[in-house]
Amino acid sequence: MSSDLVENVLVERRGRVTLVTLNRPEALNALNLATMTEVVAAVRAADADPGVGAVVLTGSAKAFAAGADIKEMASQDHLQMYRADWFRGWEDLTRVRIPVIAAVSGYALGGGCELAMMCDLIIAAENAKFGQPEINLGVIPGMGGSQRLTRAVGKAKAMDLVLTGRMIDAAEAERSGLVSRVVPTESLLEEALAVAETIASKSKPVAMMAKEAVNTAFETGLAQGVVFERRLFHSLFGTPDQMEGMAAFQEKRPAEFNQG
Ligand SMILES: CC(C)(O)CC(=O)SCCNC(=O)CCNC(=O)[C@H](O)C(C)(C)COP(=O)(O)OP(=O)(O)OC[C@H]1O[C@@H](n2cnc3c(N)ncnc32)[C@H](O)[C@@H]1OP(=O)(O)O
Repeated sequence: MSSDLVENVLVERRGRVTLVTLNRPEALNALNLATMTEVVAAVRAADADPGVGAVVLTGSAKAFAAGADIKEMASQDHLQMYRADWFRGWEDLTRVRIPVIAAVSGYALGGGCELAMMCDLIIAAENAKFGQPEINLGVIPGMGGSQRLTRAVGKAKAMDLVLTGRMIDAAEAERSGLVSRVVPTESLLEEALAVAETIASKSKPVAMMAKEAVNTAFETGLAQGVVFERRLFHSLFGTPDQMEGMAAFQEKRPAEFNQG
């Protein structure tokens, strides 16, 4: 296990998984621009590393992230926001090709909830609290929340959360389809790393294509998405991992996939 502390983020290697931990406890991991740069750089480095098959992004027990850094944003004016295209950098996280898991304990509010939703799946601790409270600050979500939350939980629940600013607990988040699983708070990291390791043990190119196919459902219409999926599926019949996976099934043995 190697580890590297950048200013606001701790990056560790755990087997075939990169663990990225937000590290601004004094501000409940509020997401300032420096944190954005460091998180995106860490996840992109993991994506480029042939030995890494998945990333886990987490925060502290009290807060995954309590939102964008209000103190950093408060004094900006319209033209400064527009010129800097404030928050655009976070979109780079959604372009990485290996699966990224958000392991959420405590608060995931505003930009924190939006950051979790940029990941491919969210595993929540029982103490997790999600919300889009921007309306209480006189703004609306600005890191994709109104779009990704609506796709994840549907219009009714998204309107409720965005218009009232209320928080939901892990159980409601799971019922709503926002999170994949809820686990005991004390075992969150262990569970998230185990899921990540399971994903990393699969064929890496196949996991990347599976991610791309599911994401296409978010971004295109049904007919286009189904054709895209079928074309990816066909292309896998040119890979050793398809041959290995199907041979292993017939020979009643575990498959040994290429993870590079
Ligand atoms: C990205 C967009 C465009 O979508 C917008 C956003 O994300 S806007 C931000 C949305 N988030 C919020 O509105 C949540 C703000 N935080 C809180 O409401 C509370 O901190 C809390 C309910 C999460 C926790 O309350 P409590 O336990 O009482 O802790 P605090 O004393 O409030 O906080 C400790 C410390 O952290 C600082 N803090 C917390 N959140 C932020 C933040 N989003 N930005 C900057 N700083 C934050 C808080 O100010 C405290 O520090 P000190 O002031 O004591 O130095």
